[in-house]
Amino acid sequence: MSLENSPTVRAFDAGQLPALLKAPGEKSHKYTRGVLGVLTGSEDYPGAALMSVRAAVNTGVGMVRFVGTSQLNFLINLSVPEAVCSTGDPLELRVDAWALGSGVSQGSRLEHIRAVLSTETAAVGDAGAVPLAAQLVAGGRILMQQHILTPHAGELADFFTWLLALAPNLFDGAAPERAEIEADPVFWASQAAYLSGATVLLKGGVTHIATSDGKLVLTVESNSPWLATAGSGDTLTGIMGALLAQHQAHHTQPSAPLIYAQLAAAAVTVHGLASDLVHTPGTRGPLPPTEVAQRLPAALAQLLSV
Ligand SMILES: NC(=O)C1=CN([C@@H]2O[C@H](COP(=O)(O)OP(=O)(O)OC[C@H]3O[C@@H](n4cnc5c(N)ncnc54)[C@H](OP(=O)(O)O)[C@@H]3O)[C@@H](O)[C@H]2O)[C@@H](O)CC1
Ligand SMILES: Nc1ncnc2c1ncn2[C@@H]1O[C@H](COP(=O)(O)OP(=O)(O)O)[C@@H](O)[C@H]1O
Repeated sequence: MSLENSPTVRAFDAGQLPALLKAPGEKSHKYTRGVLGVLTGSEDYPGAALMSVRAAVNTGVGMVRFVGTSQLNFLINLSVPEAVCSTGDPLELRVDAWALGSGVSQGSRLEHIRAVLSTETAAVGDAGAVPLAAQLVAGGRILMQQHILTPHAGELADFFTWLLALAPNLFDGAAPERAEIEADPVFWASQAAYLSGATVLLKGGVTHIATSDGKLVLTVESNSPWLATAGSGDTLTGIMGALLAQHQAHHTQPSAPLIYAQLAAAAVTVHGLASDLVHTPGTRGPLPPTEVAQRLPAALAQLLSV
């Protein structure tokens, strides 16, 4: 099984950003502004939790509910006191969307992510969530357009390796190497979307976002290459989770596949705009992810004032 026709490829139109972002109104309260559940970070990678949660809070969601171990929760409470922390079963929490997987590579947190990805609740699935998505798809589960997977090329290669190891009949061909994915990102992102049913955002210098039916790929290519640094992806997970939760809080039914691809592209664009605000206009230089996250409120304010 594979996608027969090449997808249409289109650059994301940043003019659509104001319509995709939700500013609060007089009657808003935190629960109408979107509640984002966050299941990122681990004892090995606590920084990924801190960066994704900080980014989500600074993107302006109504509430971040972080699910961690007591050690991770302690760190989050110290560094991002806005986030509400808990241990226990994530399925018992009322959230509009999830941010999953950054900095989670093993252990019981993966089982929690698997449980969340098995529901229809909207979710951004990064890093450790990507092979889990492949395992679920190989087991017969179809993901949905409101599930947004965000692999880099290495993680997308792992996705296909898992998929074809567990369900060789799902795809007509061999699992690609990382270099093959980098050579044809449109093809591989759209195949992954078509096979999984999820929206697939392939990270890189140019971001390629395939709609869940595999028919369209949106591109974003304006971001500074200085974003190529560890922790940028964790930050993007938080931004995207926040935009997704805000959207879902206003929509009880899943929106069209294009909307989720546009939300993902909006997150990449907001990330780029915040990074542009780190330096004097017209100049470029190092972009430590925590510095970028600090500019998110200014970036959002700029976009919402248009
Ligand atoms: N403070 C924190 O908590 C932070 C936590 N973080 C978290 O860390 C986790 C791991 O991140 P990661 O994406 O790099 O995954 P990892 O499995 O290591 O590699 C996967 C791919 O990379 C490649 N590769 C590796 N080394 C290479 C090299 N030297 N030169 C070239 N290629 C190399 C390798 O390719 P291969 O060579 O195997 O083909 C493979 O495809 C992730 O969950 C993230 O959220 C970070 O965001 C930062 C801060
Ligand atoms: N050359 C580049 N130009 C612009 N952005 C880039 C470039 N390379 C990587 N990025 C961005 O940096 C981030 C890297 O994500 P990822 O590899 O998952 O990092 P990590 O897991 O270490 O946080 C992504 O948001 C990606 O789009």
